Amino acid sequence: MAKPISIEVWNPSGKYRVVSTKPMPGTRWINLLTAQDCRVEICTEKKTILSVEDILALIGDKCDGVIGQLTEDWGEVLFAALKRAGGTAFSNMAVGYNNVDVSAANKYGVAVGNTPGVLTETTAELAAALSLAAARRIVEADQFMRAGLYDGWLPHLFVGNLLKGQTVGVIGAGRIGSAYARMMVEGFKMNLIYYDLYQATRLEKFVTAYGQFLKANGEQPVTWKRAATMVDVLREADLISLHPVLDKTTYHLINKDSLAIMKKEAILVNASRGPVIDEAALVEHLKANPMFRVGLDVFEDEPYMKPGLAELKNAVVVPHIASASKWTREGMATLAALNVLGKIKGFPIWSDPNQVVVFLEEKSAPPLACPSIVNAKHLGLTASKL
Ligand SMILES: NC(=O)c1ccc[n+]([C@@H]2O[C@H](COP(=O)([O-])OP(=O)(O)OC[C@H]3O[C@@H](n4cnc5c(N)ncnc54)[C@H](O)[C@@H]3O)[C@@H](O)[C@H]2O)c1
Ligand SMILES: O=C(O)[C@H](O)CO
Repeated sequence: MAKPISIEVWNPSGKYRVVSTKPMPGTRWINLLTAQDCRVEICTEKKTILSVEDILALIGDKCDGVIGQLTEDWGEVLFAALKRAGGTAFSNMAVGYNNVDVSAANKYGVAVGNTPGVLTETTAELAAALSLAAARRIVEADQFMRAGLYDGWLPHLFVGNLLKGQTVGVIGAGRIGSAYARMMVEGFKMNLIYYDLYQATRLEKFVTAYGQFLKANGEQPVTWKRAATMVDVLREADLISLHPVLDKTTYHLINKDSLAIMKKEAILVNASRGPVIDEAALVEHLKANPMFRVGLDVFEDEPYMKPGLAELKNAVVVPHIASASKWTREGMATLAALNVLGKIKGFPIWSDPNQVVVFLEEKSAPPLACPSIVNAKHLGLTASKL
């Protein structure tokens, strides 16, 4: 039996019991739930990652829905418990849901929500920040200054890579990958090569149009190429950013062999999921190739880094903060809450999970719909005509 867990309660007399496994940014999400007769219970336990036992204790005997986090293991045990407690709704406060066993949720008839769109630009911006930090050795240079080692300008001091005119490679050109590609092409006039299972038509049109604009202004036009295989991206790109979902097709996509194909002075950025890279192989590659640099937001065994990574000067590492802007994090909380609320209330599923901004307008009531339920089809939930 797990020990009692500390919780904060809002609207104690609410009819529907909704649990959030963590305090989330902003208050709009709480207000939206309490206004619709929900009793909201927020776990305030001072423990970063809750165990399955902790969450079982939170679900208890009666629970209509849960808002959870990407650090939690949502599988058979929790979905069975939620069903026993009368629950029908779960939402990750994240777009990625590789921590969720969707087949188990299907088995117990639980809707699984996620939070797409609201974090696209914020995450792409962090990937761009890591790209620049790695290319221009910002962290190394900052540490050098703070250590009092700067004793005057030198021709060789912290020489890095120029991005303009080089090739940016994007693996996984979905929402975030495409937004990142646009930033690097437009901002730094890089040429694009991408690999995805699907064609990124809008991205291609954007780069074509921008290339024409540059040409019309007497500048070197940017170009794009859709690679037939990931190997083409690894071989050709000077900077590669990873943005695919994590599943069995992308686990250790970047490994000893793929690293060996990349240019010796290439830059690799990962703001997708840690296990997309074989991190132990990456550490070896970084040690053997000091001019190869990485920018990492995510790690294979979070919160840990593989031995040796922390000591390497050619690695920039940050703690899974890619979606951490105020607007985005408050929006993620709102979307997660509305997914759970919508399922409890029997609202339809929003017709386009890529167009969710209408749910985030502070001044107007959100549509009466679930913004994004990944197993809607399987559960036979109807789509909104709104
Ligand atoms: N670091 C962070 O804080 C952070 C923030 C947001 C999202 N993410 C991660 O980024 C991922 C992408 O988010 P998104 O909103 O862009 O999702 P998305 O679904 O729009 O894009 C994912 C893309 O990956 C492609 N893909 C799938 N399998 C592939 C494969 N084997 N090879 C190449 N491409 C493949 C898909 O076709 C799709 O275009 C999320 O699933 C999440 O894991 C991380
Ligand atoms: O998948 C996600 O949404 C991120 O990892 C956290 O924002």
